[in-house]
Amino acid sequence: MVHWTAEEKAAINSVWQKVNVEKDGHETLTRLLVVYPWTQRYFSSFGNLSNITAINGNAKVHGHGKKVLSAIGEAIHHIDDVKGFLADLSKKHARELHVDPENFKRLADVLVIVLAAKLGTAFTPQVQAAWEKFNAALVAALSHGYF
Ligand code: HEM
Repeated sequence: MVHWTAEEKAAINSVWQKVNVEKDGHETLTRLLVVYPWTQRYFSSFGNLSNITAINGNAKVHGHGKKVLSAIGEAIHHIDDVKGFLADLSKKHARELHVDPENFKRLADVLVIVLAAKLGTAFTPQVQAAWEKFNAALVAALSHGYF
């Protein structure tokens, strides 16, 4: 069980209040697919991902980015039990989607970059530290169903 201080929870919520799940989700998933191109193999049903323009304009990437960030937002609402909350989603990624769990860390890292660019000076070292702790909990929770 992860312990969260009131300051950490406040920092994580302050970040999330500024997030636009549609726009920032789109940017996060686009960056994942461009920066780590081998992640494209999981999204073969999404159609054309052959270059950055195609990825950026792909409606399924857009829709899925929103879905992923919405799930992260829900996990923040369940911050005292992220592992329990994400248990089914973890099993789905492990047993149905066969996603290499290393990729959860990559997505979480890309999201930090999107947030830092968006928040600018508001993304202070303390806020980043709280966010990285949440990321670690998120990645651990999503990886849990693999074992
Ligand atoms: C790190 C945070 C992640 C979260 C919160 C997340 C969340 C989700 C959610 C909510 C769904 C929809 C599940 C459903 O329809 O029941 C989903 C589906 C999926 N996810 Fe993830 N995901 C994450 C990371 C990844 C990564 C890193 C990959 C691959 C590189 C991936 C690949 C997929 C695929 C292929 C689907 C099915 C897409 C479709 O056909 O519609 N996910 N994910």
